[in-house]
Parts: sequence; C-alpha cells; structure tokens
Amino acid sequence: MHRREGENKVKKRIPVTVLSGYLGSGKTTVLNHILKNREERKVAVIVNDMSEINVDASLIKQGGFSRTEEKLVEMQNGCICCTLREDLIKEVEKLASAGDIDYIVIESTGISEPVPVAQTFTYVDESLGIDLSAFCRLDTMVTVVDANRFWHDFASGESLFDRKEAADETDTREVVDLLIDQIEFANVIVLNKMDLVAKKEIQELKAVLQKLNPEARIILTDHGRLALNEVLHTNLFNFEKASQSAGWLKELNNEHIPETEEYGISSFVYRRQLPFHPERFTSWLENWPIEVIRAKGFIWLASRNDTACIVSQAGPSIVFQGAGEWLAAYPEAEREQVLQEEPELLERWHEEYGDRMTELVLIGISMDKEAIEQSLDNCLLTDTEQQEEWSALKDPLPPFVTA
Ligand SMILES: Nc1nc2c(ncn2[C@@H]2O[C@H](COP(=O)(O)OP(=O)(O)OP(=O)(O)O)[C@@H](O)[C@H]2O)c(=O)[nH]1
Repeated sequence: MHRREGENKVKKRIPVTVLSGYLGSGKTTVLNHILKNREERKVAVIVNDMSEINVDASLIKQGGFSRTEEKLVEMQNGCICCTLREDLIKEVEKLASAGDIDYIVIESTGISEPVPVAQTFTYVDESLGIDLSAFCRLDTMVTVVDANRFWHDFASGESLFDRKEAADETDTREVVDLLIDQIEFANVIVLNKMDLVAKKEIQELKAVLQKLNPEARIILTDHGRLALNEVLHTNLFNFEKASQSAGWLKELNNEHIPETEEYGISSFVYRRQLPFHPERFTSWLENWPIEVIRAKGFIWLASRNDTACIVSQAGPSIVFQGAGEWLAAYPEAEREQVLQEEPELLERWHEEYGDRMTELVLIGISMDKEAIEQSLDNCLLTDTEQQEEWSALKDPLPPFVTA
C-alpha cells in the first residue's frame, strides 16, 4: 500500500529539461523545434534570456491550449547565472503546482553555468520553504554547441566582459571556461549548425566533445532538428553522475577512455611524486603546449609545499589556485584520524612526502606524450635543488586568494 502511494507520487513529478549553450548556439531554435513537434504533450516553457525573447510566441498560443496548459514565463530581471535563482524556483513551483502540465523546458541564458541551475532542482531552499524535488525532477541537461563557432570561441582567449556579455562588471569569466563547464556537465550535447561545417570537421569535433564528456550522448543537428525523445523523458540526469562525468576526472580516477585514433585525440595522466620548481613550472605554464586542449589536476609546487594546488586549463584559459592542504601537512593527530577513517589513502602514501603528488590529466589533439612528459620532468626539482630550503625558492606565481 505504502509502496504504491510512493510510486504515484514519483510519477507525478514533472520532468524538466534544461537547455544550456553559449550565446547564439541555437537554444531557441531547439526550443521552437520542441514546441512545434510536442504533439499531445503539454509543455511549459521558462525562458531566461538576457537578449530579446525570440521564442515563437505563436507556438505557445497556437492550438487552442489554455494558459495553464501551455505557458511561457519570461524572466528578464537577471539571469540564471552563478547563484541559485530564487525566481526560477518560484516560477517552477508555480507551474508545477498549477497542474495539468506534462513537461517543463527551461532555456537558460547563454552565459549561465549549468551546476547552479541543476542544484535548483536538488536543493531545498529553506528561506523560501520550497522543495522543488517534491514537484518535479531534472530529467535532462542539454547543451547546445555551435559547430561553426566552437573552435573560434574556444581559442579566443576573451572574457564575457570583453564581449560585453558579462552579467555585471564583477563577472570575469572567460568564454572558454563557460563552454567547457556546459559541455562537461551535459547529458546530451546537441552539436548544432552542422550545415555550416564540413563533415570531417564535424566528426572530429564530435570526437573531441566525447573525450571531454565521455558520458554524454551527442546528437548532430541542423536548425535544432532532433527527435524529441533524445532530449525529453531521457531519465539521464543524476547529480552525482553528472559531477563525475568530465573526461579529465574519469582519467584521474583511472577510467581511461579509449583513444580516437582517427583524429589523433588522446589523453594521459602525468603523475610524479616530486615537486616542481616554481620558476620552471611557471615558465612551462606560460608556454603551454598548444595541442593540449583541456587539462586539470593537482600540482605539487616546492615553494608551496603544504598546499595542494590545482591547475585547470581550457584552451588559452589557465587557472592556477589552491585547493587546501595536503594531508601530510596536517597536525599529526588529525592526519592519523583521517588515515584511519580512509585507509585507502595509505595505498599511495609516500614514506617521506605522504600524499604530496602531481597528478595532471591532459587531453589534446596530436599530443606528443613523451615530449610533454619530458618538458614537465624538466620542471621537477633536481637532486641538488632538493637539498635546498624549498620555501626560499623564488615563486613568481601570485599568492592564492582565500575566500
Ligand atoms: N545555419 C544555421 N543557422 C542556425 C542553426 N541553428 C540556429 N541557427 C541560427 O543561429 C542564430 C542563433 O540561434 P538561436 O536559436 O537564437 O540561438 P540561442 O542559443 O537561443 O541564442 P541566445 O538566446 O542569444 O543565447 C539564429 O539566427 C538561428 O536562425 C543551424 O543549424 N544552422
């Protein structure tokens, strides 16, 4: 009896598809295509667009549906950007509780990060007293990629601010970082505008995207024409899984993704249990090998011996920051406690250095693995340098900003 009630409850939760994708990639085109082909489904739409609303309003009104059945909600006082959006939560709740809706499709702005949008559906907002997961469930995160602009945007080195597309003057995000976030968190990647790109280039780009996100389903489209079941009712979204689906993370966790030989796309992990010399490593960062398109991982820098550093690169954007202390730098009692609780950490524990280690995943096209490894090895402390006082080594990198 109880089980049946539970099942009914789950069935009633309205599935939600979120359309992300950089500005102009074709989100609205996909949305209009969904509305044109929705057949009997009663689809409500939430548009959160910084630019003018260009969802075909006639598609919303057409067909004699009442407003409760088909609804277009426009949210123009801001965007679903970097924080959880109170207005999004309220809108979704309003739509869901009005009933008589089969599906909700949200078009987020081209500059929104996907994780906070997804969190909107999984976290209870105590200040509002609303738990969206009681009304609806996130079904699919879709990212639309403009096949014709991808490499241009990827390599541009521009920030959203440079392009006058930033949320405000404090928004310093780089275009390429946003592209990567949207790709790495998607269940479905719609590689759109294939009519504008040669077939071979499309296949190569598809292989790159698959390497960046091995879990994602990739659909090739022109003018957003896709089968609706590829983006609606897929049941693909799972927060835990989505957070673990990035290609670099899989590689770091030893789930090597087979190479795509045809296009020379490959990946490897650079692992060493010796620290980098700060000057030589900085100079390596400044001369980043162009064939590496995405890299992320932990760095052990001799001059910051207690801090696990993180480097995250996507195209020309390289972010280097602190990620907390190595466990080996903890006070002894605390360290012992953690090691007791997580004994698997001991498997990689070095007698002298503990968990200090560089582990960097590199994904690229036509990479010369040996040459890259050699160039990184050249940055490691030499035997003589290991005898010196590491904290006295000149460190040209800026200090980490702590929140
Ligand atoms: N050639 C071609 N043009 C397309 C395709 N898909 C969309 N477009 C055009 O690309 C432009 C941008 O498409 P939109 O659907 O408005 O893109 P968007 O992602 O919603 O854009 P923003 O709302 O500004 O972020 C429009 O002029 C579309 O007609 C396609 O597959 N091929």
